Amino acid sequence: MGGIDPLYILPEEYRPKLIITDGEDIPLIDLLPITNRDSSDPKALQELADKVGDACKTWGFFTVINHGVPSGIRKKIMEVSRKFYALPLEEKLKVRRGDHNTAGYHNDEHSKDIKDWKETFDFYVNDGMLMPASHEPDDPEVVPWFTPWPHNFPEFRETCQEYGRECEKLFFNLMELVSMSLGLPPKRLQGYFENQASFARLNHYPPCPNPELVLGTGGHRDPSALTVLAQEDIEGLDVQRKSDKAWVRVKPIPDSFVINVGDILQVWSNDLYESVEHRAVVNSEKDRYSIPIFFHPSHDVVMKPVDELVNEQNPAKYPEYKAGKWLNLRMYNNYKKHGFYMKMTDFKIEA
Ligand SMILES: O=C(O)CCC(=O)C(=O)O
Ligand SMILES: [Fe+2]
Repeated sequence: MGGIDPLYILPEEYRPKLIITDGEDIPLIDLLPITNRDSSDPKALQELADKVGDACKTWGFFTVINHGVPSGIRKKIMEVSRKFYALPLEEKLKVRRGDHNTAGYHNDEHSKDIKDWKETFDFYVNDGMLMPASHEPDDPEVVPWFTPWPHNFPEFRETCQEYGRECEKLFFNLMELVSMSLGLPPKRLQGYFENQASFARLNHYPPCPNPELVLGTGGHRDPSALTVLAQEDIEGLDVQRKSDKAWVRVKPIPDSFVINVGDILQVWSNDLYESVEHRAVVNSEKDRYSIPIFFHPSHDVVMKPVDELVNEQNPAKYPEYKAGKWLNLRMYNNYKKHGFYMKMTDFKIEA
């Protein structure tokens, strides 16, 4: 990436300093009772759901082990990600994302209106799913969205697709636990993902000569229901602690996944669980790779607080919004530099 282009340099208040390093970390949750559900009793499942609920409420983030995703496929996707990023730029640009189809390679994301120090490749978990043709609320057109896969690299495509399928099983287990934690039937939210618009992102953060002036991924909240993130042993993910807004560095635990609440779950739970601000820092020596999957409902799902969770005392805090339009709007805004950063709370109904 060469010397530092001013486009990357953050205003003072957003620079990555003031990290809490007192050993505190986000909750660690062992998913064995659900990944091994045939030999678990229902009480163990409910206890697990309660732990997930507590973590969603207090942090909006947690780490999971015994999650059921085979370590082989995870190693393999990290390997093909490295191979992809080692290709010449002109090769990567052949699968550049388009204006209306957000998958593919890009190196111009603006998380908080400032350029991120990273390059990414996005792919759809359910390739070819229907999405709104534009973010405009009155435009009814829907079109299939496809991932532009690199030619002559079948191993890349196959590995990415298999990884998506394996993580999907983990995601559905997590959604069951989340539903139970909210007092809902375990499969209450599952139908919303029938034609899911979920996408995975291979993040590559190259070393930066001035890591204190930039962010790999600027502070943001995820537009998903839940995000499932794999990182390796090079740390870099910071989460904003809800109690005092301090940044806490998430310590990598081998073979674990970091899970976080996204905007959609914030709306479904009517703010009981919140989508929390997080960011990724870079360093001056080592390349860092991470892979989040943003699990997102089908485009035509009407996002609103779940009926069973609202009543006269606790009215809906959000208006209805189509899930596909929300994603389209967020993606459209993330890649432009135009003076504001969009959050779900901007849509809140005034109390
Ligand atoms: O790289 C990381 O650890 C976090 C990336 C992230 O938050 C994102 O891509 O949405
Ligand atoms: Fe994120």
